[in-house]
Amino acid sequence: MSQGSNFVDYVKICCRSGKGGAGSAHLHRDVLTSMGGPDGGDGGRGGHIIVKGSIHIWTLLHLKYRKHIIAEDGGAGGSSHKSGKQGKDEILEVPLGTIARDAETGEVLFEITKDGETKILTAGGRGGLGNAHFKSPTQQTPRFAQPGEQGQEVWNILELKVLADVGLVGFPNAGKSTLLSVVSAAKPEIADYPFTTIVPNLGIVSYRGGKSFVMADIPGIIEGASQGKGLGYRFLRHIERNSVLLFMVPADTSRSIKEEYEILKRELESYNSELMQKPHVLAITKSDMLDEELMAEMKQDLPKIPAIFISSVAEKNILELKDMLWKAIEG
Ligand SMILES: Nc1nc2c(ncn2[C@@H]2O[C@H](COP(=O)(O)OP(=O)(O)OP(=O)(O)O)[C@@H](O)[C@H]2O)c(=O)[nH]1
Repeated sequence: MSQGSNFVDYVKICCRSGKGGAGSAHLHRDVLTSMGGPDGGDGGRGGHIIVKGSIHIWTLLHLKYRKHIIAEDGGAGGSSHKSGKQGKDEILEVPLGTIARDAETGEVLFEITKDGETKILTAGGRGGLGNAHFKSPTQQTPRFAQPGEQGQEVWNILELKVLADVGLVGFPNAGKSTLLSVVSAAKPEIADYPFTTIVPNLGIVSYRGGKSFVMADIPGIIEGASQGKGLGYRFLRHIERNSVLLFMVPADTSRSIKEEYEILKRELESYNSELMQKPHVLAITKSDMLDEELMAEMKQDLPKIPAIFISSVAEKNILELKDMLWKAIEG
């Protein structure tokens, strides 16, 4: 299966936050007073660069061509204690499951997991204090004020880990895309794009009683994927957090089902052994190709995990599979 070109799960961006506005060194003056006390206002804070989680976004595509993100500088303080205007914050909307890193050190700064959650990626400079703050018994008319703090310029990485409830694990041709197309009836239109165009390998599965869960097809897991061969390595990242792994082995596999499951398991394990702690479910796909006798024979030799024979094409045992997955998710 092909990865949609609109799906971007990694961007490197240069972020420049706003400089703080300078404090004012103004001295009060009116018709009666030619030179009064200090009344210089504070400078405004420079704009932050803020990252905000949104359930309506599934990709980092919109940031791919915005290499430089620049927030506005703060305004200078004015007379009569007037504060400078705050620099406008630059808000970057990102999908849930986005991780921010310092591009230089690779250090994880934070992760966005909730809709509407905001985190400051690059803080704007503080505004300088006006001269009114510096009045003292010995210094009645300070003619100085603080300059604004500089903004920061930093390279950051935003990286998306798809948060799915169920990750599909199987060799090419196992029938992952076909299952996904059968179970995820809902293909809502999001952000002007048909859902499936953005992330063709992610689907919302509607379940009994209005419940739903997210299923992600992780393409290209091949033998040796954990060593970085093929596409697999990059996409394995997306299942690290999936709560349930659905292993898919086609009924017409040349190996035994148990054997194929073991190979897939080893691949995942060598990538990240924590994946073995997740609940595993096994679907033997394309079971419409089996006769009763063969199926009975295969049932004798299955791995000791919840397993079910399905057919996406004949829509056999699909609801039962959903039940099994739901049980594992609720686990
Ligand atoms: N008979 C039968 N064929 C199926 C079934 N499900 C999928 N297939 C066929 O198996 C082939 C592979 O199916 P896909 O869904 O593309 O498999 P995949 O795992 O997504 O493969 P990749 O995209 O290569 O990772 C296609 O020709 C499907 O038509 C099924 O339930 N029964």
